[in-house]
Order: sequence, then structure tokens, then C-alpha cells
Amino acid sequence: MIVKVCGMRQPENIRAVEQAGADWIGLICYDRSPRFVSSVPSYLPQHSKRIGVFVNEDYAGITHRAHELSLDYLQLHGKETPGLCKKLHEEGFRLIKAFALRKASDLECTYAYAPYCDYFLFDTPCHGYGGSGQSFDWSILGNYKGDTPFLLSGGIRPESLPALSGFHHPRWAGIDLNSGFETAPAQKDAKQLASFIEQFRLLTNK
Ligand SMILES: O=C(O)c1ccccc1NCC(=O)[C@H](O)[C@H](O)COP(=O)(O)O
Repeated sequence: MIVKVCGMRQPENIRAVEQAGADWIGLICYDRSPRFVSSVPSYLPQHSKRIGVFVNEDYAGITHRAHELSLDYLQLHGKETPGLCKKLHEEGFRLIKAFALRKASDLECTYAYAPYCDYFLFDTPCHGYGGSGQSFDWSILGNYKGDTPFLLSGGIRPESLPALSGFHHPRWAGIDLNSGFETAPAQKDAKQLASFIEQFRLLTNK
């Protein structure tokens, strides 16, 4: 299972979260977020994959930051079109498309993105696009019949372990952690994360 820790910014905290066992570390490239990464941190993940999170950014803006931060994956978290995903995919970028799920029919639009995306990320609808700390009804995912693997996101916190151990889906590939492990915006509790990640791996056996 992939464990992504999103919304990181501070160099020493990035290093600590990497050592805590995060497979992927998310850097928010959206200037309206309290977790916005405005410049290049003096330490960037060396072992964890680097994920850049974008909201309704244009092609030039995305590719500029992808090169600047040497991103491994681009997470598109807004209303990006399948056409933009196609263009980025054809340029060799690896993509994660995020979808906010309110109801089962919200899954229908995911299929148009499947040819261009390596992963989907299913999150909670909210005003600011992400990092809300709220979870959504995971039972909706029983209706997801696609082949693209997905990360479960939105409001996952230390107390979520029992619910995660009861969640099953053939395309479930990992979890995305953010505000549930924060001491301040973009500042994560690395000790709490290390303990959670260890227990999650034991529970899911992966
Ligand atoms: O984290 C943000 O501030 C953010 C802002 C705008 C778009 C996306 C954002 N975060 C992306 C993520 O992948 C979050 O981890 C995801 O929304 C879950 O966050 P949380 O509910 O706090 O666990």
C-alpha cells in the first residue's frame, strides 16, 4: 500500500516524514492553500516520491514547477480536463487525478481520464479543493469499476485505523494523509505518522 503524506513544506519536517516511512510526499503548488510551497525547499525528498499538487493551473505553470521541484507525479486536484491530462501524459508526466465524491454518479466522469492517469485520488468535496480534514462516504467506492488504482483521501487521522482495516476494494492502492497529522498548516507530527504508518502496514499486510 502506498502511503502519501501531503501538504509538506518545511525542509526538516520533510526529512523527518520521509524517515517516518512515507512512500510519497505531496508539495502543494496552489497559492490559495495554507500549505502552498512558494519556493524550492532546501531539502526535498530523496527516497520518497515527490508529488506536486495543482489546482486549475495551466500547462506552462504545471510544467515549470514540475521541473523546478523535480516532481515524480503531478496530482491534478481541480477541474482539469481530460485534454490537459492527455497532453501532460504525452509529454511523459505521470499523473494522479483527484476527484471529490459526493455520490456514486460522481464516479462517471473518472473513466474519461483513465487512459492518461497512473492513479486516481478520491477525496471529500470542500470549498478550498483539499485538505479539509473531512471524510466522505467510502461505501460510494463500491460503485467504482475502473481499472485505475486509487488512493483513499480526506480526513484520515490516527483514529481511522479501524475503518481502514475494514475497507476493501480490488483497486485500492494506498492512502493520503494530511491535516489529520498536522500541528500547524504544512507541519506534520512525524512521530505520530511513524506509529500510524507502522500500524497501517501491519493491518493491511502490505
Ligand atoms: O492540502 C491542501 O491545502 C490542498 C489545497 C488545495 C488542493 C489540494 C490540497 N491537498 C491535497 C491533498 O491531497 C490532501 O491531502 C487531501 O485533500 C486530504 O486532506 P485532509 O482531508 O486534510 O486529510
